[in-house]
Amino acid sequence: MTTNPAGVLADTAAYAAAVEEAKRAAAAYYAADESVLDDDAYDRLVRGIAAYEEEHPQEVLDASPTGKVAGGAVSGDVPHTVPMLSLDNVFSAEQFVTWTASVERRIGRPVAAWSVEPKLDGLAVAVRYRQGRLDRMITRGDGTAGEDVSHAIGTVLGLPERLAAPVTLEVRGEILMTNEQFEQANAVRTEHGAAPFANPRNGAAGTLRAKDRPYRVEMTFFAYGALALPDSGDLAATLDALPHSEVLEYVAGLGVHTAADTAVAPRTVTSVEEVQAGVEDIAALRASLPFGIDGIVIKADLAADQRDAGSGTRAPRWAIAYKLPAVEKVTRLLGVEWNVGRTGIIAPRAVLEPVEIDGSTVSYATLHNPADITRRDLRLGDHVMVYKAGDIIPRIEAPVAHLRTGEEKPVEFPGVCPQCGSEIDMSEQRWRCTRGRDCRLVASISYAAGRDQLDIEGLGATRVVQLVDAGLVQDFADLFTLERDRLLALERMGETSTDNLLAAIETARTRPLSRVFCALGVRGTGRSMSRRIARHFASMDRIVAADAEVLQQVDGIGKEKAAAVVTELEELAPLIGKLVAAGVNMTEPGATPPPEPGAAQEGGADGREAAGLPLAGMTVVVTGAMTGVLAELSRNQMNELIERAGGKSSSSVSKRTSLLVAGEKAGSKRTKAEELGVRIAAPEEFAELVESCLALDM
Ligand SMILES: NC(=O)c1ccc[n+]([C@@H]2O[C@H](COP(=O)([O-])OP(=O)(O)OC[C@H]3O[C@@H](n4cnc5c(N)ncnc54)[C@H](O)[C@@H]3O)[C@@H](O)[C@H]2O)c1
Ligand SMILES: [Zn+2]
Repeated sequence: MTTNPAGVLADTAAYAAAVEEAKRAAAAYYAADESVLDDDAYDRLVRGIAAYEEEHPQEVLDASPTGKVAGGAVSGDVPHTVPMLSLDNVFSAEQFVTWTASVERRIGRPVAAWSVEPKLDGLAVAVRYRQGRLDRMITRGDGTAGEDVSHAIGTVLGLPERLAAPVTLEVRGEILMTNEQFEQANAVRTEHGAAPFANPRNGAAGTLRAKDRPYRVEMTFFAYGALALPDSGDLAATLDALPHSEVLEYVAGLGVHTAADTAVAPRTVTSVEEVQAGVEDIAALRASLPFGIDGIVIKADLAADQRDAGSGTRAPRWAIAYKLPAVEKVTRLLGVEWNVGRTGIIAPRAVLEPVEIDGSTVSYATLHNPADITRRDLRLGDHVMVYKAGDIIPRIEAPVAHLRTGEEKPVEFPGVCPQCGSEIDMSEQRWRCTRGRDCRLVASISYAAGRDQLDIEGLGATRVVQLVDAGLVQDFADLFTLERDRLLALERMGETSTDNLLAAIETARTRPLSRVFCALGVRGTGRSMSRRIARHFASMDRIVAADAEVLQQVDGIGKEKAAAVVTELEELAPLIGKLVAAGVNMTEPGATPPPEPGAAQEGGADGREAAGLPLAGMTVVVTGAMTGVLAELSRNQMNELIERAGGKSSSSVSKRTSLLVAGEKAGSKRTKAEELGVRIAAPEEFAELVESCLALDM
């Protein structure tokens, strides 16, 4: 597991600056403000400070966070009967072994048993029960006194109003938000126009402190200890003598929630090896837990061992936190994407410089809504704190403002729906395309009618909107059954434009399969992939009949993509059926279908068909403006032509390029081809070469 080396502080000034920075970070952290450092960085800073103080004991500043609970950043006015301490940390198996040795040296015997339990990532509270009734809840504060947060009592699961027995005692434990409570809290908060919480710990801290909110947010309590109060009576002696593990059982028996009912229930073991195995088990389960943990706590289980080990000012000597890697990291905000959901909600998504967090690479994070970007004052190029834990969608906490260089750029907000071009309804926090659910429909029909797909002239976005609004089309197959009278009844549709549109649709009915397939908009199958699929299978029937394994025979389709395409095609079956019924062409001219399974044949589909074609085995790049018979062809149509002639189309010149078709104003590609000695042909020369394949076009 990780080691986390301390930064070395060079001199008094560096030491003072580090103390100042730690103080600021701790104040922000405990006051539920947004963090300015991630936990790894904070821990490194404090260890650097501690190392310096050890070397220079006479220079220790009063403001130093070392030896203090909560780094000295918080306080309170309700005294604790017994100090509520923090925990010391280890970051590796070696450090842990060193620590156990020091405990055993101190008590003069081996530790009899260890408790291994999750380090719950929330806030410590002390909860006082009097005669079995929930009386008071207090935060840890500075360890000697905390804040009264009894106002939050009704919102915390796991703390019954009444215990199973009329006893007086103090239960100590962690209040946190489970992942579900966290998502729920943020949904409620954004509905009320409040900023979403940055992470569950932050959410729990803010919620515990807040009074008089117009909404209720739920949290969960996990007990990890209990002690007697002055009027506990006989219970005091019992609690004093019980091993930690049995105290937890006792508390659970009274009805208070513990981690016993989770996948990481506390366990009691006797050897250091077993502790290590427990640490690894809990670490492995971390990502799948429904709540956050930031480490594993290991405690000497027996009361006698704890007593003999004793406590320091900041932490007990009989317990240690084995820290896990932080789930917050600083990275950079590279861009913001605007995605339109099924219901027309336009949601911003942050594009990040990929960062490793807790074993997975994070490249995107949620940004909730546009107001949130403004509220957080996020700018492109900013360093941002990113939080990712378990199944929580990665999220941006805040820009790290002191890392700004002045080069950061404002985030641009879309003026119209990025999917269909309609107006955006900005009246709510969450923006929505005014077309709502029809947005996707408009976008998909416009795409299908586009130049590189069915190429239906006269069917631009506005006209598509008109057809959708009039209820004439539910998908693009409906285009092929449009009735002249219904079209004429539409606004701005005269006889000429109606007939032109119908003629263009008629032409579209005969487009090659590659175009029709592309029009389906299957994710990951753009123009060139659609052509490859169409040429490989030659007919829609065969494409649809192909399973994931067969699909992988197509160049560029891997396992994952094959499976995704199969699934999407299943969903598209009704649409394909409608297209077939409407008489739309479903074959690829010039392509031969692959052999039936079982019939052995040499080579792949490409080799099979290409043999004898003018560009067989060639990789061809096109650049510059085409002239002559090729003048009217789009780049996509040029590529289609190359592939029909048995070649491979490519967009960049390399050593493997066989031919560059260079038209007018050819630039850098031509220069590169010359350098590499790649054969260059003018459009007219190329047209002659592929003459036999030209006729089939369009
Ligand atoms: N990012 C920042 O700017 C910043 C600033 C200050 C502190 N911090 C983080 O906070 C840590 C220090 O915080 P801390 O002093 O609150 O202590 P801590 O979180 O390191 O450990 C002590 C706390 O662990 C909790 N805990 C959870 N499960 C427990 C269990 N099973 N048994 C006992 N205790 C359990 C208790 O609340 C206890 O008070 C630092 O290591 C750092 O990571 C970060
Ligand atoms: Zn839209």
